[in-house]
Amino acid sequence: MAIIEVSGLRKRYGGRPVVDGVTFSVDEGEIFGILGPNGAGKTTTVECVEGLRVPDEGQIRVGGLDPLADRREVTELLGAQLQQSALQPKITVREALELYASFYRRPAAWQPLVERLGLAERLDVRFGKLSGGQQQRLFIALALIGNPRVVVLDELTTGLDPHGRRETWQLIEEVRDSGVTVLLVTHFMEEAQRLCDRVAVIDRGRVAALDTPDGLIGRSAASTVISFVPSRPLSDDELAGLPLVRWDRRKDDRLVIEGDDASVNAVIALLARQRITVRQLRVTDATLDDAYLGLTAHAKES
Ligand SMILES: Nc1ncnc2c1ncn2[C@@H]1O[C@H](COP(=O)(O)OP(=O)(O)OP(=O)(O)O)[C@@H](O)[C@H]1O
Repeated sequence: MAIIEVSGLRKRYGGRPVVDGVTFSVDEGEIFGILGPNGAGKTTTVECVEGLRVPDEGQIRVGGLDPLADRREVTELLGAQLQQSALQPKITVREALELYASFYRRPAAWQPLVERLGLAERLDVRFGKLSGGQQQRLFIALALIGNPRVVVLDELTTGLDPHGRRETWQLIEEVRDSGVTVLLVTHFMEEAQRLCDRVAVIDRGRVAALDTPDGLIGRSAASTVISFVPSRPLSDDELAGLPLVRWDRRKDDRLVIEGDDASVNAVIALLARQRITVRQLRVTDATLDDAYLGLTAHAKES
């Protein structure tokens, strides 16, 4: 059952299309990720879903309702994460929760919510004095306070340290496990791979791919990554003759080659033929990161 349906969404600014025919649907109960380079149109898309921007074309339904025409009902269904600037630094955690609860007809009891999010001890602390991770947890609490069926989280873990990020991932999984659908905009591939049931890669205003993280990895031409430091540099000419998808040179002369099983064998044969020895050889499965780079390769040049 789809809880969000977006079809043929278009939005232009100054005549330039920034969202150019985006179609996807989010099933109830899943974590659906939106990935893409800077400026790809991710925020514009989710803000249209939230009813914060007016599309030029296309249809959006949230729980069967139109975010613009049925604004009040959609607000009850869909919890949106606030922007950092939406909260005054001096407001306390308790005041923010009470204020946002007052916007809803059927707010969640915030006491269990703050317990679950580890904020119970911080109720009288001012927003500006919270750590980055605590601020993000407060944003999750405020997005959930109206008892929504779906929550939109945009770049929630940006700026958090690795511990804070992992803690937040766990919370997002708990939110999903409690029955709330999550629409997650992220720049972090590891985050999308770990959390998302399905991912839409948005590139230059269009959906470049939509699949499960494993599906996207499987679809990419490179299934395997081989990397090593050779005893002498391999030239582009030597590499160009092999069945490889792409390669890249990193610091310390490390060569990173993307390809498949045939590529591994071809590289090993070349090394043997040329009597080149290697250090720090690693052969790993491709990740969502590799698949994403393949899908959005132009973004590096632009
Ligand atoms: N209100 C606006 N007026 C004019 N241009 C806008 C407006 N909002 C967004 N844009 C432009 O539309 C494009 C897409 O922006 P959007 O914020 O949707 O991208 P994004 O994928 O979320 O990027 P990021 O990952 O950098 O947040 C950008 O080039 C941006 O500059």
